[in-house]
Amino acid sequence: MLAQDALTIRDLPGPPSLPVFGNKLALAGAGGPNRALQKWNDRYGSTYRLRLPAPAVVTSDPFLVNAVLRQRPETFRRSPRVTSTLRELGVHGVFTAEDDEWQRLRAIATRSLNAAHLSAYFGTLTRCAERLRRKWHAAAAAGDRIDVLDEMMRYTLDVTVGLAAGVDLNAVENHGAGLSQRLPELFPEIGRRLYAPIPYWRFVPSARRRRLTRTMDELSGIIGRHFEQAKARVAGGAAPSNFLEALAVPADGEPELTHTELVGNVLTMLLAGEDTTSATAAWTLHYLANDPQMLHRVRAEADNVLGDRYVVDSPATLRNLELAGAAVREAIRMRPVAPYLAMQAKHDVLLAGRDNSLVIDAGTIVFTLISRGAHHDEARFPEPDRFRPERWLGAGPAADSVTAPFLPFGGGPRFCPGRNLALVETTLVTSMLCRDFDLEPDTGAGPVGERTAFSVFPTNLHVRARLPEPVRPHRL
Ligand code: HEM
Repeated sequence: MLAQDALTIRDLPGPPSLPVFGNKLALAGAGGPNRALQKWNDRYGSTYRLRLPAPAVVTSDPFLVNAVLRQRPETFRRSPRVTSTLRELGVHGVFTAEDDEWQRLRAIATRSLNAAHLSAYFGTLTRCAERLRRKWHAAAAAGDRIDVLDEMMRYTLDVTVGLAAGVDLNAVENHGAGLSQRLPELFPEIGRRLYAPIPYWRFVPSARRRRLTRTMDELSGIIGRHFEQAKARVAGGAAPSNFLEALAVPADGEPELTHTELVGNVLTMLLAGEDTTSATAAWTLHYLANDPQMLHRVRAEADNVLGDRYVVDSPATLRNLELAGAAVREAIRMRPVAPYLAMQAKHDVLLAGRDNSLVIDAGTIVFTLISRGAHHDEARFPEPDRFRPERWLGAGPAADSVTAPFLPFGGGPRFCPGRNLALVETTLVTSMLCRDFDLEPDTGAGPVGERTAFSVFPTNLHVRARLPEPVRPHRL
């Protein structure tokens, strides 16, 4: 298509906007940005414009989504709003970096999350999972209601802090006022700041802000101390067993990271790896609690694969938990926790869409809306609104394609480097909990909903865990 036939942002439909704020208030409003973007997608079509108040484009057109994600880092960067919010909080690492800095940090992140390192990380995974298992047994015995998201956050926090910084936080068992309590406050703060119409936190001192500063100072000290130990360990010839140790081995000719860079990169791993993975595990357990037959099948598979072990202890065993892995993939399809990504065009660009080409001016923000499109593609996922893990078994759904890319982990060169770790963590915990417990949804506090912070997570997700009958000795 010739450039003169291409649409510009002025040709696109979009919701009415207010003076000064544009669509900002509606985006931050009741249902949250994810709901708002989807609702407008259904009303205005796969590509529409917003005012924030600067003009922005939202697209679920698979060709445009692919083009934007793939043309990084040359043509698109992450939205400055996202990067400046994170940087202001001290969370500057591979997620927020661009150009040469990104290339360097990306290489370290990819290396530290590769298959060899994942095997070395298994000890941490198993230790954290076993603690969670013990805790759920106590809750089952007491008949307590379990807050699934809170439990999954504690589990993934322990895993991610263990892997990112080599620190055993034990948030699963530790409910005091320490770091394990305060660290999770960082993630919602990012969400609040991202969608706030004005930067109120710069003008209004608050107890929350003081707590956050204390948390960041404490983390900075811990990371510094552990980095010294990490350096000593790898200098002694040990293979890196966590992200800090991987950071302690600079690539040839690379200068060592400064303390600020170090803290920013560890926090990036925490942020990118914790919230997303806990929400995914929680959604998976939600669907299985509502589908007891499937839960029993996941249990039978675990019985078969694990024998008298409680928890998966190696990547090879994990690969045999096909149905548990399929349940996780299906939950990711139905509830992608990063349903849109915000990018900014670095220069004017013409992109070929499915129906039209689109001219994007330099500086324009483009939201790639991945929760519409492939995730609900009837041809590939018949009955898309039903939780059917079996569709992922064997050869699985038809292969990915440019017309319907399935992108829960993003795409192109900035594709999520933690994908495999996330799938390992969630499959391991899903299989372990379904093996030991019948899960009964508990909606006493209200129906299950969703909220958007840095990622989209479930609200009011509670269950009661019961020991299945007859109780077999290995479960006690
Ligand atoms: C189910 C869990 C997860 C989901 C759904 C998820 C999803 C995503 C998405 C959508 C992106 C943006 C990709 C893009 O811009 O194209 C991303 C980036 C990233 N993720 Fe994940 N992620 C998950 C878990 C993890 C874990 C466990 C880690 C590591 C501990 C991790 C580390 C990262 C990093 C470092 C980036 C930035 C990559 C870059 O900018 O080059 N993620 N993730």
